Amino acid sequence: MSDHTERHSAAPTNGLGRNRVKNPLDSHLNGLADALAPYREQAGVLEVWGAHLARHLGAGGRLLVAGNGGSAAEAQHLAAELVGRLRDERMPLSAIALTPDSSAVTAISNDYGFEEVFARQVRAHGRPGDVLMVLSTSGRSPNLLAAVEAAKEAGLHTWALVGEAPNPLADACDEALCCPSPDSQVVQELHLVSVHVMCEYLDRYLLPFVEAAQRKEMVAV
Ligand SMILES: O=C(CO)[C@@H](O)[C@H](O)[C@H](O)[C@H](O)COP(=O)(O)O
Ligand SMILES: [Zn+2]
Repeated sequence: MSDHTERHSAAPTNGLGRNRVKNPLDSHLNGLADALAPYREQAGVLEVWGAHLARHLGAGGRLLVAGNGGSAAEAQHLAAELVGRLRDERMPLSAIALTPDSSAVTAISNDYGFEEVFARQVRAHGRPGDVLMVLSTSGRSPNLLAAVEAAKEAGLHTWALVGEAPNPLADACDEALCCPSPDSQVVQELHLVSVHVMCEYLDRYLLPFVEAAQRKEMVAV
């Protein structure tokens, strides 16, 4: 057994319950594997969210989505799945990530402070009935908490995709999926799974919702 694969069952923990093996690959995969079963128990909300978005976005509504760092990339990833497509051809859906516009991000941060960077965009783009989704591993980023506050004032639904409960964002939002790992990287990976699964559900529900809405319009004419 090489140094890399040598097992250290009695080694001191790194705080993440990862004291079973020494090398980063096994350590990371063990952390991910440990989180999967408890994640699965909580991930049923993804079908509810996917169906909600199918109905709302299919009728011309909007999703706003925000996060910091790796979660900013995830927010943009989600918006791209919706404005573009996941797999099968479908109508473009309105989803705006609040992170990629460097002019807006720098102007708002410079003029109002970084805490306002998402909140001001929520006030600008959000309409009653829209959804704000925030992604955070800690669940305590002040700019996301401010965005949730602004969204509530503007009549948006607020959803949190976060790390372990309890955390302030999960408490502040209408609904939350708390990914159960003490490791923020594992949480980010479960967030990506969540984004993809939610989009799968959205695609499954979109056509029936759009067809039902069209039938209603025909009856009304
Ligand atoms: O991707 C990573 C760590 O994996 C970092 O960029 C991380 O996203 C940043 O430190 C964020 O600022 C953390 O914010 P949050 O997830 O606690 O809201
Ligand atoms: Zn990361």
